[in-house]
Amino acid sequence: MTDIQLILASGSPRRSDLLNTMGVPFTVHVPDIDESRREEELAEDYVTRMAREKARAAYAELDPAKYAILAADTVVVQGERIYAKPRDFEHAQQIWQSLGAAKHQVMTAVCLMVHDKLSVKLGLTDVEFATITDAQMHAYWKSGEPQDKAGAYAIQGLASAWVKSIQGSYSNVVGLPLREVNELLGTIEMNWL
Ligand SMILES: Cc1cn([C@H]2C[C@H](O)[C@@H](COP(=O)(O)OP(=O)(O)OP(=O)(O)O)O2)c(=O)[nH]c1=O
Repeated sequence: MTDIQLILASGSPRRSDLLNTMGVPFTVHVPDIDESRREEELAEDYVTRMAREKARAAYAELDPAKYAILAADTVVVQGERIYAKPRDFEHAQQIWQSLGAAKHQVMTAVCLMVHDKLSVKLGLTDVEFATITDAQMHAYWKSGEPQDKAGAYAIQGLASAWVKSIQGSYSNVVGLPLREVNELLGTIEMNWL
């Protein structure tokens, strides 16, 4: 598989940064897909479907013989509730009210597509937050950080101050589970370790 080039099918700068740490060369191609969740769709099914659709959309726009395509999708899960990016401040406030002083799970599906074949892996991380006050919610929204993040927070940013505990992969929370990515890249001999 030496002639094949890696494409990251993602507009997320966090995913680019994380993939860079793997030491594998890649270029970015951002696919355009409908990210709406189907009624009753379970979190695992939803993130997996999104990661697959992002990979397929990039595949359809590129020369598939030349590229391996990596795509991912992240949501925050708390019981039956699934949080993607917040629509507005009120929505973010609802999310923070339920995440504050409680535990949730961050789920990222990562998909590698090579020559028509799709492989998917799922990363799961348990996170516990401290209490989030009203004043903190207003200040956090104003910072501009939560707007484009699943669950309306960034663990790599200001929201790190809310983290009481984290169990599992940190990179998975930021948007790309690197152990799983390394395993997928290993199947095409593109892994470093
Ligand atoms: C929970 C959490 C999410 N995020 C980010 C990762 C993702 O960029 C984003 C979740 O939205 P996604 O829809 O998974 O990704 P995206 O729209 O940003 O990028 P693309 O679909 O083009 O790949 O939230 C953080 O940066 N830090 C965090 O702590």
